[in-house]
Amino acid sequence: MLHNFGSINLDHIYRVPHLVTPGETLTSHGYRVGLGGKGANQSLAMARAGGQVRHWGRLGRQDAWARDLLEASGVDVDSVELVDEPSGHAIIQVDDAGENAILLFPGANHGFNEANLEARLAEASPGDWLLAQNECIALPYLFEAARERGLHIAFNPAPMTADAAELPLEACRLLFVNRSEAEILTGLPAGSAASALLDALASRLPATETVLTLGGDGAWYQVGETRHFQPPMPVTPVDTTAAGDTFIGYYLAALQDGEGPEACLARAAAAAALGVQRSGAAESIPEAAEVAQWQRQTQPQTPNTP
Ligand SMILES: OC[C@H]1O[C@H](O)[C@H](O)[C@@H]1O
Repeated sequence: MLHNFGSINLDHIYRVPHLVTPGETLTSHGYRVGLGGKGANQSLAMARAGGQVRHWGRLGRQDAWARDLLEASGVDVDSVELVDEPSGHAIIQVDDAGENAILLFPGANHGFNEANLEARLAEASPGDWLLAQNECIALPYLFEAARERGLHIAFNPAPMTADAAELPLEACRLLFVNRSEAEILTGLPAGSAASALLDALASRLPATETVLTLGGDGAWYQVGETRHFQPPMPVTPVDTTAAGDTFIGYYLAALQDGEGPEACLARAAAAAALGVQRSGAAESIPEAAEVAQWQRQTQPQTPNTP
């Protein structure tokens, strides 16, 4: 069982001709509300991939439909608390090129404290995996408590903040970062080569398995001196929202299946490539059978070196 300490958001998604600029008033040409939150998306992706995942989350009582949706997808929601606070939500603009900009209101996601985390931690056994992102609070406490209990920590420092960069990341067994997160963690300038980012990450976190996702430039796995490259899949994105979450959920489910890093990367990349061809966050996450079929149909490009 993997325990995912993660946000649950209601995503308000606006289709726009371009991302709104400061001082501009822009009319959207599409709007809908769906389930989102990096935590919920990652749990849902893991469950759709066939993984065993228990979500630790907090949600406004009036939005129980979001918990029901997670449960219907196979997520264990016994530790999703319905509370008398507003749910977290996100205002998401998606432009005609599939790029997005996201504004978050944390709401109930920021209601965690040491007492309710202790109750959740009591459900975990030594050797279990604990996944976290950076949309909930109390992460320093969680890292310390998880380490003391012998849990394996997987962390996705998204959205990246100065506080997340200061966490004791060496406590992580597995770290998922995208380009901008890696640049902040390493202090390297924007646009740095993948090889430079990987070198700097290895030097800061020599024992941590690190997965660096680069969107259209593929993804890398590394631990110590070992590296594997996953080539990009040639797709035209409609909406990249939750692509990273889909990747992480599928990667962890493959890991839970006993797969090695190359197979985990391949499955995760195929799922994310399918997801970006659909609109929405949770609703864009594909089912395992679709991913398996896509993997069979798709020939990856030739691997190269960073
Ligand atoms: O990663 C995508 C997610 O980021 C924000 O948390 C939104 O809720 C959205 O679902």
